[in-house]
Amino acid sequence: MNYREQLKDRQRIVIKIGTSSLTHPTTGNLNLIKLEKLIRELVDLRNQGKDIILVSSGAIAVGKKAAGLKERPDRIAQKQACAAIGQCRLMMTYQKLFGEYNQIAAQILMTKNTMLEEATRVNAHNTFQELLSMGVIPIVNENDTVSTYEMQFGDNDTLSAIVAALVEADLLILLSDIDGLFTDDPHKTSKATFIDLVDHMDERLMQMGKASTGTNVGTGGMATKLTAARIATESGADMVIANGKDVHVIHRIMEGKQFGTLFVAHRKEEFTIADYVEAGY
Ligand SMILES: Nc1ncnc2c1ncn2[C@@H]1O[C@H](COP(=O)(O)OP(=O)(O)O)[C@@H](O)[C@H]1O
Ligand SMILES: N[C@@H](CCC(=O)OP(=O)(O)O)C(=O)O
Repeated sequence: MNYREQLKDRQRIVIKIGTSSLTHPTTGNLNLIKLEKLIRELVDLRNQGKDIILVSSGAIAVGKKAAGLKERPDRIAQKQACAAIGQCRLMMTYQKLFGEYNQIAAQILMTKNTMLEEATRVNAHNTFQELLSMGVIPIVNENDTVSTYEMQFGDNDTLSAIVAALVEADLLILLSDIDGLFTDDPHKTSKATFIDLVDHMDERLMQMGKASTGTNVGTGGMATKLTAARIATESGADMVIANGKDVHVIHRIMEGKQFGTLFVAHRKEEFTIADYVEAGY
């Protein structure tokens, strides 16, 4: 069986969706049709008996819209205020859409501190376990409203890999605005070629995302996705970066089809979450 075929058997899956995939590029408003399709994909995986965790960005963008701000907020307090407004709006939308399929969802907001301190890390782990055993889909985001600059993950790519490690997931899917990893940023150079499979991560590969800063609504770019790939694969999870413009890509990946870039898991025996969080990536 090849690496792609093996994805069919993955049982505990973390799926991360970025702001650029959740919103209309022209207005910044939520793309409700896409969200509906996403929820259908996730509930269908639940119906197949898989454990699903959604890591969703979008709180700041949704809050910015609701508050009527014209520019993307740059002051920390302003971002935190937008996140406070946007997070509950976002959850309201998720609750409504999951409710249509009788699927219970739950909200988990975390900071770096949650992961660094053993007591809170164990608590978070136990809560995830309990929710998953109840058949619930946890929806995770950074607790932007309280996390200070020093204690921020800052991007949900890294956060989703840490969550995958915490819940011992066997697959992480990052939905982005691009088909996967290229040898260089394809928005900047036409010479960039697509990489379908990464079965070994080295320094040369990590450099491929270094020049990137991401889109004007997202925060991560490719660098944080490669950091996420290192964390996920070393914790024992495969990771796929795929284009979220058509969220049906999720079931295609799960059918073993050739979509996105697949990073193959190589579990490191000495992997401990706190070390990876502490290292600051
Ligand atoms: N080597 C690379 N391969 C693919 N994309 C890259 C690379 N380097 C930089 N990028 C940029 O990273 C962007 C994706 O990151 P980001 O804007 O954070 O998306 P999202 O918010 O959807 O996660 C791409 O649109 C691309 O311009
Ligand atoms: N926690 C922030 C998103 C941070 C983030 O990583 O955003 P993105 O690059 O769109 O995945 C929010 O909900 O707005």
